[in-house]
Amino acid sequence: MIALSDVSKSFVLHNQGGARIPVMAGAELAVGAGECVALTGASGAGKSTLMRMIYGNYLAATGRIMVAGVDVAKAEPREILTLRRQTLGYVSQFLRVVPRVPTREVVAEPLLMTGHARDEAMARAESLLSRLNIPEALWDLSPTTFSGGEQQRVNIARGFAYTYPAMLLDEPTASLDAQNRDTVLTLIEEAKARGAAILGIFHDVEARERVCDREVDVSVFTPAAA
Ligand SMILES: Nc1ncnc2c1ncn2[C@@H]1O[C@H](COP(=O)(O)OP(=O)(O)OP(=O)(O)O)[C@@H](O)[C@H]1O
Repeated sequence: MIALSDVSKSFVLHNQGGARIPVMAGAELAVGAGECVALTGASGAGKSTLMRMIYGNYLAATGRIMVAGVDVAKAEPREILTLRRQTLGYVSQFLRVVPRVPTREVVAEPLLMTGHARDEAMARAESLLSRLNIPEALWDLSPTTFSGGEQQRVNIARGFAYTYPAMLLDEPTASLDAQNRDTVLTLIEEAKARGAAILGIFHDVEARERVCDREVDVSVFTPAAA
């Protein structure tokens, strides 16, 4: 589902005389359906950079980044947007809040955008919001004013609303209490059970051990000169 071969990346610092910093070379990685793979490696090793290249936020210098048959390294922006809507989910700790959109709609949106019936989308949104302990009194309000933890849980509900075949998770359990953390890990297990290919960054070792099948240490892809 997700397969990388010979991926490399350098950053060019235009405000520092065009200095070129190689951060990754020869990255290889494969994540199959129903599998969860953790990216590991010290801070600065390139975990986030790799995830951003797979999501199409950063352009790879070389190599192939195949996600469900699409090479993200070469795809047109429109193809990447379609891939993000239908195939590749991304869940970070942070919600990008759109003012005035009620929480229930924020969570249901990925389902509505993929043609699901409104009743079905709302029912799924409500089920996720209650599993993640967002009080019902908040469902019709915009999450703009919610606490950091509430926004994080709304974002997770949104990320798991649609059944993406592939998912990128960036520290999905960071700063959650034990009960909500357990719910998120259960959501990951459910996604694996329905065949999702999942790649994630988990600093939480216990979480990683519970849901991940394998680890890939990205520091082996750090160029010697970097
Ligand atoms: N936009 C950017 N411009 C320049 N350098 C960058 C940029 N993004 C990342 N880097 C550099 O690339 C390297 C890898 O960073 P990255 O954020 O991918 O590491 P990480 O493994 O995710 O670290 P952490 O665990 O601390 O989040 C670092 O040396 C970082 O300084």
